[in-house]
Amino acid sequence: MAEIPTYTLNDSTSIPAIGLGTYGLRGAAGTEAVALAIGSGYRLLDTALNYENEREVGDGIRTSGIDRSEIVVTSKIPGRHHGYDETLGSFAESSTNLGLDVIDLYLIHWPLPGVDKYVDTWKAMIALRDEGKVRSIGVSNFTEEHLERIIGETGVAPAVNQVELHPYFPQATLRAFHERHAIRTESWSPLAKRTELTREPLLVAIADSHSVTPTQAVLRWHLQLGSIPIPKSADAARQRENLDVFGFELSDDEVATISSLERGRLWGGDPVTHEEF
Ligand SMILES: NC(=O)C1=CN([C@@H]2O[C@H](COP(=O)(O)OP(=O)(O)OC[C@H]3O[C@@H](n4cnc5c(N)ncnc54)[C@H](OP(=O)(O)O)[C@@H]3O)[C@@H](O)[C@H]2O)C=CC1
Ligand SMILES: O=C(O)C(=O)[C@@H](O)[C@H](O)C(=O)CO
Repeated sequence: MAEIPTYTLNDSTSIPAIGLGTYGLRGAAGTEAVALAIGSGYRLLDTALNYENEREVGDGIRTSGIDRSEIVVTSKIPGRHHGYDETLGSFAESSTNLGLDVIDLYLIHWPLPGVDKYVDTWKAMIALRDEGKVRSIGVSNFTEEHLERIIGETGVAPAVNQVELHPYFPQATLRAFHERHAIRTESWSPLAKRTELTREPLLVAIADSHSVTPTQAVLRWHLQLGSIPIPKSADAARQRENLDVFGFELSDDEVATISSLERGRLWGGDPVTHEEF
């Protein structure tokens, strides 16, 4: 099993370069899928209170036979829990669901600027980190404006911003902002939810030239951008395929060619207007 490289975040903690998305992994099959992924080498898991599968993720860790300390568990606070006290309560709920005292990476799921409580939410996240209940704090779906505001009002930059990112939406400007502020980018829906992306002829040609699958070429593209992809798969063979991306390298031209598939945000989840409660 290949060793997964890690990044050091801006708070000095370590995070694997690729992880498992778990949206939709529920029930006994969900627990089994999480345990199988850990058995195949995944050490970064992504869930959220709103996925209603934190219990399955915790159970998957416990049945995997791998020490909990080796796994970076991510969860996220939903919009209905924005606000200082609500955030502390939401953490307690997620911690109970997961059966874990400490959450390794805790994110604000969406900024909900219309509600305008994300700064207070961020302050509570800082308190949770300072109390040792959370190892790293970050955000998801934040724009430059939202990031500038929380950094300006608290002096604390998120360790991670998890955003929609795939070859149809490479987010070059936001990634450059992240780099300037030592924020690690994470890619959600890194395979563009397996739409027509992996049938794109130019991607298929690049994959063929490396004797890998189009999915593997896409995941390698994320790695070479320095963004952490969290592909979801319920299937053990596909989970392994998605992790087997460290034995080849794309040229700069190939990275640029894949990025040229850009067409914009795909599912209408504009952080400025999207309300997720
Ligand atoms: N912060 C946020 O707002 C958001 C976060 N997320 C996170 O990102 C994760 C990943 O995004 P998601 O939307 O699930 O989409 P992905 O881009 O990860 O695509 C998942 C789809 O691809 C299929 N798939 C995975 N690997 C392969 C493969 N090797 N070959 C063929 N098909 C494959 C899966 O099917 P199968 O399971 O059958 O293999 C599934 O249908 C989520 O699970 C969630 O954790 C997602 C959306 C928003
Ligand atoms: O994080 C996810 O997987 C999502 O789908 C989010 O967009 C969020 O849970 C949501 O808005 C659901 O409608």
